[in-house]
Amino acid sequence: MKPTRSKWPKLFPKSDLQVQELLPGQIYTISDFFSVKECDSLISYIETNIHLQTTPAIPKRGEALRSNDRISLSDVNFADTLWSIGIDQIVHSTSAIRKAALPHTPAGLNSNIRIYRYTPGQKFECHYDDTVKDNETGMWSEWTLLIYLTGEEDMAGGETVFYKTEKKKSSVVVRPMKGTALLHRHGASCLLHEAKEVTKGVKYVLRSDVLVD
Ligand SMILES: O=C(O)CCC(=O)C(=O)O
Ligand SMILES: [Fe+2]
Repeated sequence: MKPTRSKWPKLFPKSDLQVQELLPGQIYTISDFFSVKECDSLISYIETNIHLQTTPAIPKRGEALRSNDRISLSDVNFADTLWSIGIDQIVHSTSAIRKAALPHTPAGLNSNIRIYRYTPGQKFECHYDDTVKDNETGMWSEWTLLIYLTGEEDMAGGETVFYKTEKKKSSVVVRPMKGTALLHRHGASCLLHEAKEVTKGVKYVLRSDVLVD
């Protein structure tokens, strides 16, 4: 993991966030978690300061095919900022998220921040997200946090699709919207999911995980 970076653009605390429940106890979205201006500043910060690496189109044995440009950074301060500007408030005010964590309590975000950029032809095939231990705090993760920095004005394709069963008969499709945050349960309760191929423009995503204490 690359060392801490500190000069992220300023992100503002949100007071009126609304949570949409797409699948109880499993998938939640929060529109306008970042403003358009925050998304654009983050993208220009990333493009100027962070070198993303293209993942090989040939996956390691047992891993899903993932083709995108990505980086994994360790940044406790940035994780704390994302938590305190609104994710904290969301997880604590959404009873299904609190209940799913029991007997533990959601307590922060993974300092492992990942940035993905998908250009046309790139995608992340079906997989499950594992529970991980945050190296900095020793806490375990329970939910994946994805924040889309681009949406339909910037791109086509790139939907995040969750399957209710392994046979993929029924799905929940999340179309990336600029500034929307998505929380989905992971580890033993993770649904099979994938990021569809981007067909036009650029999809940018920030990823962390909700940790429980
Ligand atoms: O890029 C997406 O829409 C999904 C990313 C994902 O599934 C992951 O980071 O595990
Ligand atoms: Fe995933």
